[in-house]
Amino acid sequence: MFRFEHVYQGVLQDINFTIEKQDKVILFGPSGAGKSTLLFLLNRLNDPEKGDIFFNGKPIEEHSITALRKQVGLVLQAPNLFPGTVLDNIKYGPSLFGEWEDHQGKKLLDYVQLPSDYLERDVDQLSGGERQRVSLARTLANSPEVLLLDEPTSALDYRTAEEIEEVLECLMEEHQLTMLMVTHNLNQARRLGTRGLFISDGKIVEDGKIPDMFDQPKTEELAKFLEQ
Ligand SMILES: Nc1ncnc2c1ncn2[C@@H]1O[C@H](COP(=O)(O)OP(=O)(O)OP(=O)(O)O)[C@@H](O)[C@H]1O
Repeated sequence: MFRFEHVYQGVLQDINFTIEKQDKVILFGPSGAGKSTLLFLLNRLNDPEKGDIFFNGKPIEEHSITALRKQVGLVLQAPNLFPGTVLDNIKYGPSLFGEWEDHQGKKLLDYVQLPSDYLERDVDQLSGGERQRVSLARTLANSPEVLLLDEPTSALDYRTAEEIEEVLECLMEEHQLTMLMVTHNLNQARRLGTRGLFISDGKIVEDGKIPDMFDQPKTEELAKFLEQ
């Protein structure tokens, strides 16, 4: 689905890996390692300075940006919802393509476990967890193939974070999505991920199965990181 060949961008140095359809990948590593930078390359919020990225077999820059961002949805730590109602937010993407139908609203809120009367709510009145659910619903409205998640629960309290995790787990299963998630929460990584990319100083130090790489790290660098 994604292939990186000798990619350099900012802190990232010679990044090489392939992500297959329906992989559930956790990007983790020390602060400033380049995790968000790497994630942003996947929906062209950044472009490589050097090297090639392929999406579905075609160089990423040959996909139109709108089509790419429809297929590759991004959910951030702090959801940047537009002013207006929940409905305004979730219909925005499909409306751009003339694809919105009103019956979709209830279904999308069902996916993220919010009641349908939330459609008319002003987003200013939502809690942090509800905002993150709306942000997920807005991304799902585009029927993406890939979900990029940049610390999606780190701004939430423990209980709300667990609820969002459950929503994510159901979504991955139901929509057969490919996932790349940045998280500092290694328990969350164990619960949601099947493959880990450990990044340090702009390099992929280990690429392996979860939980094996947490239980038996192959490098001293990962072992030290896990001890912290
Ligand atoms: N827009 C930018 N312009 C210049 N430097 C940047 C920019 N964005 C990030 N950087 C730098 O690139 C490096 C990697 O940042 P990045 O946000 O990718 O790290 P990260 O691994 O996601 O860190 P964290 O876990 O703290 O979010 C950092 O040194 C950061 O200061």
